[in-house]
Amino acid sequence: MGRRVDYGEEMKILTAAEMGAADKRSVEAGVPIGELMASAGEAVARFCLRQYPLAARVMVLCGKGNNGGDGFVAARVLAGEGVGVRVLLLGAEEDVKGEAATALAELKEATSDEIVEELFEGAEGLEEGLVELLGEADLLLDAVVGTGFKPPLRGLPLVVRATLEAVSVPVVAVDLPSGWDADSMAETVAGAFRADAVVTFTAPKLAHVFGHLTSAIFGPVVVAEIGSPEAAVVSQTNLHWGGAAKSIAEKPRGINSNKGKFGHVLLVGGSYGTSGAPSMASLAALRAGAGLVTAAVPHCIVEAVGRITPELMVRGLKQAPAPRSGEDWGVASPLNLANECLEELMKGIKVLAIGPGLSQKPGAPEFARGMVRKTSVPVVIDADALNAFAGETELLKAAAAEGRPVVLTPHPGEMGRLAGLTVPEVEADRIGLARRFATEHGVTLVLKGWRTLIAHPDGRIAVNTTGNPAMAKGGSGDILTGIVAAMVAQFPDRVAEAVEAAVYLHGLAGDFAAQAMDEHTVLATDTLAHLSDAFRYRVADEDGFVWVAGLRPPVKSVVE
Ligand SMILES: NC(=O)C1=CN([C@@H]2O[C@H](COP(=O)(O)OP(=O)(O)OC[C@H]3O[C@@H](n4cnc5c(N)ncnc54)[C@H](O)[C@@H]3O)[C@@H](O)[C@H]2O)[C@@H](O)CC1
Ligand SMILES: [K+]
Repeated sequence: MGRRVDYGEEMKILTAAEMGAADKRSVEAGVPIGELMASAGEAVARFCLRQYPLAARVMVLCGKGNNGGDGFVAARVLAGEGVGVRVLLLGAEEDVKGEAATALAELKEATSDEIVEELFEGAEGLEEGLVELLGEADLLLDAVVGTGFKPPLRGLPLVVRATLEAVSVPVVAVDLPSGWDADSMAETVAGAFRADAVVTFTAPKLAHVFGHLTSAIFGPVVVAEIGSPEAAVVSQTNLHWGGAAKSIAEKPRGINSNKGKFGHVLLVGGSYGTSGAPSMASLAALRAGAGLVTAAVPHCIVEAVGRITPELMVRGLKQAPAPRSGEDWGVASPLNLANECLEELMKGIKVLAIGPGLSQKPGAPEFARGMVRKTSVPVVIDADALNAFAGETELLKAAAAEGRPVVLTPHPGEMGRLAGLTVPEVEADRIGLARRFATEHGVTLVLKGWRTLIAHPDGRIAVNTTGNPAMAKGGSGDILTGIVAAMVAQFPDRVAEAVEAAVYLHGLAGDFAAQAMDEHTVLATDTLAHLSDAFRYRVADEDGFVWVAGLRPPVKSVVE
């Protein structure tokens, strides 16, 4: 095994071509393909031994290319561990070339000639025979095609895919589920092999991270280090894996600590009828470790917000009258921007988080813009406060130009309003748009959704790999805002990592909640109830696998 990858490290996300280039550079740097293949196959075998310790009969499905080569190595290692292994080669042995041929020869030398069976297209009774063969196994390894696959799937692999559907044996995919385009970011992938877990190598490819197939896989998607030198791994899309920043969440609080060390968050938001949003955001800020949290909300909801938890301090904001009727409609007024009010409000505050439940009624947007303009602390802008800057994003740029962190947390609708685009336009180029907006305005942009992106002012983009559809519910965003604010308050000098860690922890807490409950029934506040699990979770495991997706499930028994 090569260098152990730890979750505290950066991990790049690659296209298939970039992975090919990485392999080429690795070879140039003196690491031969055969060595990479040996490490890859060994990693797959180790993964199987650990995740499926009771699998006594393992069937390895191998293609004729290097993906199949990984399969031959895995088969040899598993056999060496006493596992009953059979290899089904999709084609003739004589068509296996290069390093894969070497791996095949080594397999046969270490075991026996009978271990490998050749399959041929059109052979009589092929499908029925395959269903029977596959059904006898405790575990299947899919080493049919990997990054060398060009869609659509043809020939024998097509037959094998169909027979896989007819048996219920778990499948571990080598590098990628066969038939899965490594560069696909598509919502649905027609024609890929089914898989229960995936072991990929060196770095996740786009499909491992963005491909919606990931969410359909029960087991984990892990990355194994196989010895590619770090300098060989280059990502032109400049994407990295957001989980890396979790290390800061694990930083213990110093023994000689006091609440002053962990920052005072001011959460500004709420309006008549939306006391829940600032309440949840404030509670989340407390739970995520802020030293102190004050919520500033319109007077009419002070009591309601205060009830969320006694640790929260609450202040009342003056309320704006409706323009024509003069009726008090329970939204924050620009009168709160008067110097003496603001001074009082901002005393000791380390981070301002503004927006949850604020309302877009006249008065509130002006108040939000004024708060950002007239304060000097790091600011987290969400929800209606983001809408207040639609068409006026120059003001955000000006705030960031003062040298203080400006963090925006839009969902695609809010992003669209900010950037003057429709939601489909936002979704069509999330990466490009997030990068442009963040660099042009000098802000940290958290573009929420499936695989939330964190775009930094310098153009770097982290992709979050936690979270699930249980979180697609009202209140999720408010909770995230609170966690982001708390992390920035605790790590004011490491804002980029603080924001990435916040997004990561929030999604992970949601993953724990969905596991403990059901993805239909989880509420945003249930997510918060699992934040401790998220803080305590360690991604890198003792075997050096790095988990791209999927909570580490209990080691699974396949022989009930
Ligand atoms: N290049 C390297 O340095 C390393 C590559 N490794 C493995 O090698 C894989 C890539 O190997 P290759 O480039 O040989 O390619 P693959 O083995 O992924 O695919 C090539 C094989 O797939 C078949 N194929 C391609 N498209 C198909 C289609 N549409 N329908 C049916 N069959 C199709 C080809 O006929 C050929 O037999 C990786 O996924 C990884 O598993 C690892 O061994 C580590 C080192
Ligand atoms: K595969």
